Amino acid sequence: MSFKLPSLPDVPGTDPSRAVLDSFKVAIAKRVADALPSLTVEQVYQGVDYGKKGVDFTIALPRFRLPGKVDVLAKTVIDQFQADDFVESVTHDKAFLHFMLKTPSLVRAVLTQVHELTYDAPSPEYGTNTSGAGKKVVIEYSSPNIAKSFHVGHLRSTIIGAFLANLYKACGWEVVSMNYLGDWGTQFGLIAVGFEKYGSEEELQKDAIKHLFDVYVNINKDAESDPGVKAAAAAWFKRMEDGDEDALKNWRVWRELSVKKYAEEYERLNVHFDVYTGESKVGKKWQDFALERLNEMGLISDAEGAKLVELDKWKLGKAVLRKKDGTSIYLTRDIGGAIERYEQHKFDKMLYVISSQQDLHTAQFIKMLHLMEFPWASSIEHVNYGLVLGMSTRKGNVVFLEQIIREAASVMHEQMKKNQEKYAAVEDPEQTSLEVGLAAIKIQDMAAKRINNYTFNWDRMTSFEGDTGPYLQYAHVRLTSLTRKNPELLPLPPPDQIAAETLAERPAAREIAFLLGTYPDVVRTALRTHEPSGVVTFAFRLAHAISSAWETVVVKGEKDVERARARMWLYLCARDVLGAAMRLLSIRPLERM
Ligand SMILES: NC(=[NH2+])NCCC[C@H](N)C(=O)O
Repeated sequence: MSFKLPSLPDVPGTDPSRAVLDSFKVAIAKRVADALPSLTVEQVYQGVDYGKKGVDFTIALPRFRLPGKVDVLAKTVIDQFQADDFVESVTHDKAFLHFMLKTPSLVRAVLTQVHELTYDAPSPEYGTNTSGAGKKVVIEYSSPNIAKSFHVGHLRSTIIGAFLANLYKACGWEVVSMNYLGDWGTQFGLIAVGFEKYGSEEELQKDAIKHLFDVYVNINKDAESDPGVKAAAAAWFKRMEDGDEDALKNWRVWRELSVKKYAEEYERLNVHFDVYTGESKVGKKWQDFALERLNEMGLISDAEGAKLVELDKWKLGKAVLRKKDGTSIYLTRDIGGAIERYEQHKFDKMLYVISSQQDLHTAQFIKMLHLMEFPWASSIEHVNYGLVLGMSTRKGNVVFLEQIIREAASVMHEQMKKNQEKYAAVEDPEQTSLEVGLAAIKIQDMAAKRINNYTFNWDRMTSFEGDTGPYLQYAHVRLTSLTRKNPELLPLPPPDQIAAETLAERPAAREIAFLLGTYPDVVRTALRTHEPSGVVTFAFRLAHAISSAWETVVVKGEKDVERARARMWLYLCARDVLGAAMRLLSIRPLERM
């Protein structure tokens, strides 16, 4: 960094070159360790937490379990305290030590780092880290069923999974993102039978996903009243499993057309997959192997020809692993699929982003992988999430991803039209309303802890007021417009020639700088918890801090050019970090709206 802070001890796990607040935290830890010599800097560092409102950092002394009274210890630290370039002051409240950082160095250090890691790096890097360097993660998400509806559960998996893929990349991991399609199973026998009766080549070419769904719905109805249909479907699927080319021909076309259609929709959602695989791709070999191994372990029983695995001992019940006619099922394919993924990718970690409705299913196959003593079984994690209630379009129930995307764009479009003046200034209302609408859906989905259920609410999520996606997009657009509105201040001089110390005059500016400094920690925490909500909360805190700064930290109308430029710099750094957080959440930040 072109701006140098005094040197400090090197604490493992810190990386001041990417997270400059680490330096400030180490400085605090050093102070405390100097005053309380029975503690090392490393030990204290672990206890330096972000403070509540109005406090930068806090240490809860009791966590160190030192002999003696905590308020005496606190007083020892305070008595020895001398302000320096990092730390301005310390106070105590019973057992808590509260620290304030030195504003001018805080502001300059953070903004310089944001700037350098945004513009002096090959691609913007502020907030990223290298903790995953050399490691590989397979992340499976979305995984809809071809010819069945794409329900909101799949949408959540898609949104959360895309976030996780971005997050792991940002933390230096090699990421293999994977879509495991439900493209196999008895229902494809059913559709094949149905296609002979209801299928149309033309409809199929037009919209494969929709047409196959219609065929499925129709033939399902028939099957309810006519047991012959079910039997025919089962027989057809058996032929598919046996690799009968005639039985597979149509299915191949359906799969290909569906994948193509999905890929287009994912593109609009700003979601990407390295691999489109699916249940159909899982080979027999490992499924047979699993059955054998579990049988040797005495865990398999026979139920009228079907094979059951007994997992009661682990409170995971019983489950069918193979049907009477020898065909495989969902659970067995997951076992085989996991083994194949390890064979192919030799991952260090594998995540399954699947609804909590499948907690049992997921726990069962992971347990079986453990029982089969695959050492990598402990590198598998189920990232689960709660239900979405009440999602429908104004025309009725949502069945397809396409409907969700279209509805988001159209609801948003109407919302934007309400402000005629602004609306008139939007260049491409179609595209803009789509992006804002998608931000609305994504933010609503990721705003709370994953495991919580939430109720889908078009009105609330598309509002420009409150903590919504549109509000974030608006905050970003407003920051972007600064450069258009103040061309006379540009280009800004290099960081070390910007009068950053003038920003210290304004608490609102300091608040923004501090928040920007916390972003690398926001990313680290998200990696640990697999929770997007922390990133969403950060984005809103930042957007709120910016919105309350506009009045006191003015750019246009500030006569002193040096001050105006410093403020512009602050806002542009804020724009870059807000944009980075939005991109991490798979949202495309808008420049105009
Ligand atoms: N490996 C897995 N089981 N992934 C989840 C697949 C989800 C499944 N296709 C469904 O829609 O219910």
